[in-house]
Parts: sequence; structure tokens; C-alpha cells
Amino acid sequence: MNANADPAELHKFSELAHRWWDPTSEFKPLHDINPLRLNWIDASSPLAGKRVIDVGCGGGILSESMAAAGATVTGIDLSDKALGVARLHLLESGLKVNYELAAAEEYAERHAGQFDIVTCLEMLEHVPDPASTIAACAKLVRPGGEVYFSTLNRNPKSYLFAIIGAEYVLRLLPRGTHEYARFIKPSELSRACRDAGLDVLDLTGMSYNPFTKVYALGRDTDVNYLVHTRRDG
Ligand SMILES: C[S@@+](CC[C@H](N)C(=O)[O-])C[C@H]1O[C@@H](n2cnc3c(N)ncnc32)[C@H](O)[C@@H]1O
Repeated sequence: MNANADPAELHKFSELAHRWWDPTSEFKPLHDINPLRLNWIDASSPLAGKRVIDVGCGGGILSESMAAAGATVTGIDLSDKALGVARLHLLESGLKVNYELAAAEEYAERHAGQFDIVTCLEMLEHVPDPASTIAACAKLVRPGGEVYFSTLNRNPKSYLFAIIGAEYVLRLLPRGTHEYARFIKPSELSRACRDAGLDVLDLTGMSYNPFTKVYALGRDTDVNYLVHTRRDG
């Protein structure tokens, strides 16, 4: 087992993996936010023709959509079951993604600088040492290439919305999906990026309106947020 992985976290995703592509399941939020995050990435780093690695790809919702946008995509994850589901889904979609069971740190040792774009979305809050994952993402991208992260902010509002609201009141996610202590403040993420040689270019919030049930990108980074970085050239 990789040192920067929590077996309980991987078990959680493996147990649910068979429902990954059911848009009404526990993975509904990922299905709902995918067009937003895909378009956000594609607008600043056009994906067509790019070599992309999706770190912590799970069942492949983002990976497949980036392949459909014309990128050559590799997806890595440490959940064997999630990757099994991701590979099976390719038979249905007819898309091509290279899925591999690997940790970011170990994969970066073998594939340093080989990607134009790295995406690592909704994954950092599930690992014991996010700075180590961020450094591995910085190593995977070529100099001048782009790295994208998304995660959950840590403050009373994010506790209320992401845990109490999403897991207990609205039941968008199973209880125990997220651990508050692992949430990451934008300042902490930015510092880890800078330490890894990544310049933070943009930070945008992603919020959920429980009344309209619609997700939107905007200025509010209090709960969920996305970060766009570029590796020093
Ligand atoms: C919430 S899912 C996000 C999936 C995908 N990135 C997305 O946004 O659609 C988190 C994923 O991170 C993976 N994961 C957790 N710890 C990991 C680790 N140490 N290395 C690689 N993947 C990990 C889980 O197996 C799971 O597939």
C-alpha cells in the first residue's frame, strides 16, 4: 500500500464503485458538476490533442469527458474496483482512456514531465498528505503545462454545507463521505502549489443551490473550489 493512501477511503469508493455511472446514485454530484468543471478546464487549456492525466480518476466521469473532448487521457487511481468500472464503461461509451492502478507519487517517478495537463479533482481531501500528491502532479506535468485541482474549503460554512447539508439533510452523499479535518483552505493549497513549483493562476468557487438544485461556478470559494495552476517553465 502506498504511504500516501488511506485504506478506509479507498474501501469506501470501492464499495460504491458499481454505482459510479448511475446518475441518480451517490455519484450524482460528480455527474452534475462534470460539465461545469470540464468546460472550465477546456476554456483555459483546450483539451483537444493534449496528453492529460487524471489523478484519482475513480470510475472515469471526468476522464471520459476529456477523452470525448479530444484529449489522450490516462486515468490513475488506487481503487481496483473503481478502475474496473471505468474500464467496463469504455465498452459502452466507445471512448479510449488508459486506466492504470497507481499512486500519483509512484507514477510520477516513471512518467515525469510527460503530460500537458494534469487534473486532480475531488481527490486531495481523501489522502493523508495532499502536499505530496500536489508535488507528484507538478512532477507529472511538463514545464509550462497546466495542473488543475478541486477540493473542499475548511471553515464552519463548509462543515455545514458539505457535511451536515450534503450528508445528513439533503442526503446527496452517504454519511462519512467526507472528513472535515481533511478539508483544505485555499491558502494551504496555494502554498503547497508554490512549494511544488506551480503558479496559481485562477481560483474559482463551485456552489450548490439546494432550492434550484443547480451547481454554478462563481466567486464563492467557501465550500467547494477549483484551482488552475501552471508549472514554472
Ligand atoms: C470523490 S472521488 C473523485 C473521482 C474523480 N476525480 C472525479 O472527480 O470524478 C475520489 C477518488 O480518489 C481516489 N483516491 C483516494 N485516495 C487515493 C490515493 N491515495 N491515490 C489515488 N486515488 C485515490 C478514490 O479511489 C476515488 O476514486
